[in-house]
Amino acid sequence: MEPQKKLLMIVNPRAGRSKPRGPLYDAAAALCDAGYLLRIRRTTAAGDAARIAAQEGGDYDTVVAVGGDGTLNEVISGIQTLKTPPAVGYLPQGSTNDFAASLEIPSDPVQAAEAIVRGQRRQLDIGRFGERIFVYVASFGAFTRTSYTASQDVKNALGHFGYLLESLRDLDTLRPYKVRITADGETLDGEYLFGAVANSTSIAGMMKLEREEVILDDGLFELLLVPHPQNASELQNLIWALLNQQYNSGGLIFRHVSALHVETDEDLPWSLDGEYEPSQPTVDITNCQRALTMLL
Ligand SMILES: Nc1ncnc2c1ncn2[C@@H]1O[C@H](COP(=O)(O)OP(=O)(O)OP(=O)(O)O)[C@@H](O)[C@H]1O
Repeated sequence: MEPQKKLLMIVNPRAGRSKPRGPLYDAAAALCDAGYLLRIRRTTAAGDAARIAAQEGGDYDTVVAVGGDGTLNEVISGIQTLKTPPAVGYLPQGSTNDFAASLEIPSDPVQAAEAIVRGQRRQLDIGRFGERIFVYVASFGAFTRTSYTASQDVKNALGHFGYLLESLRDLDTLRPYKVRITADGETLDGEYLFGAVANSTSIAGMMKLEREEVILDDGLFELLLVPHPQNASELQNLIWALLNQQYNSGGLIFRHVSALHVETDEDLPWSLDGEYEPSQPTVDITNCQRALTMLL
């Protein structure tokens, strides 16, 4: 008899709206029926998922993150510390699930579990941000504060709408950041309202990139910079380009790049997969091509 495959499920019970637990039970049962020996670990605080993944993930064939993008980030950060990282599955339970949308992972846990059972492996790029890991986006500026200032309760109660509400409040605090970016040798010195380094077709719950533009294992990120408009007509062009998702026009800067060096004299808070990352005067962002194996 073949040895039983071992699966570790790391669950953030606080993620997402107060979702019924029934479908998660059904998903766990489907994984057991498929022959997996299953262990379920629940997090009790931020940081738990990364610690559990790093300490215990090496004993499993598959580690499944159950929660939002923050939980997925922690699980992947944890297993990346292992010599041979196990494959990762994802049962999205968050309020926005940008990355799940990009990967077309079903929000129904049973359907998502079926994808894990099918066991089709897909290699994906992830990002290194200084010492940290991001799975699909590192961003700064407008709309970035949103995902972590929206309290968990607001996010849980209002879901995506909560996000948008907080974004509108953010417009008050819209401000340019003076940043020097070197992206694959090109210098992009300027004042930006927003910047994102991403490997996803969906960013901040509202920006969508064309699937043809975003290849998830090409060793390249998509870099999007929104410059500070200097007059009403520049502003109008920017708004038109953003609303129409024409990221190559209206003064927007859009590139495919593998490594960036970012310098600033300002207090520039970042968001990594929707979680707060404090400002750093300089940071190196690099693409780790095909470093992640996901079951999709
Ligand atoms: N038991 C817990 N109690 C409180 N916070 C937790 C717990 N477990 C994990 N966390 C933290 O909760 C934060 C949010 O988690 P996560 O992103 O998974 O859910 P979400 O915010 O609902 O989803 P999304 O980011 O997709 O909208 C993360 O920073 C995570 O570390």
